[in-house]
Amino acid sequence: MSDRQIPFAVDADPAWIARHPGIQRVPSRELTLFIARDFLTPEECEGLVELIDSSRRPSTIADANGDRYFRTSETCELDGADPLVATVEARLAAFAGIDPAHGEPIQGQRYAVGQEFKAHTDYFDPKGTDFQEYCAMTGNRTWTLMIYLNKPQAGGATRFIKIGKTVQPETGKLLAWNNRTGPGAYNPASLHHGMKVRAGVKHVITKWYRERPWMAA
Ligand SMILES: O=C(O)CCC(=O)C(=O)O
Ligand SMILES: [Fe+2]
Repeated sequence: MSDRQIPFAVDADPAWIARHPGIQRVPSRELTLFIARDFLTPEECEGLVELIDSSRRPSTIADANGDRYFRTSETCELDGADPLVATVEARLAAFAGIDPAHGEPIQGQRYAVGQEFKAHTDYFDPKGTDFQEYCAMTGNRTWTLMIYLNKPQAGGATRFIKIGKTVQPETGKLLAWNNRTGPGAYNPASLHHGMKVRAGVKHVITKWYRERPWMAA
């Protein structure tokens, strides 16, 4: 992928992503979902885990739904000025072909035993109470890029409920999916569940792109 001209744009071109070496496209008519193994090296993953562990705090959700166990993991934002984070940012942008100005800062997530993120979509519900706050400036989320930084001893898979696909965590494995079916149209088939870790610890990073440029307000 590195010696191809990167067609930076507002949205990703699935046909272009599909031509990255070693990429796998999950067969589904409902969801554009790619998997790329060994997207990061074990050393890079370890470095990111250390960054996450040093600044984690409880995760939150938009549109409070009354279930305090809906997302029980911990979260942090990663500092784009950190050289390792900057390297990863650049590789993700080159993968997606999306203008980096549309990216939120990378987030880290950590799940201990019993922690999970129940079934949700990454786009914000346009009818939800928090939509204005999260989306007025930057628009909604378009693509999700997520990387497993380790493989817990048991559990911690990501299950795409509507398309019946479960992805197992593996160190350095990237998942990328399109949360939309077109401009302003959000895809309910992107519903996914970060399942409970049963043994060990799970760390991931997530990179979300927006319809409009991201401005840290
Ligand atoms: O941890 C996972 O497997 C999924 C994480 C996720 O869906 C998210 O952070 O939005
Ligand atoms: Fe998610």
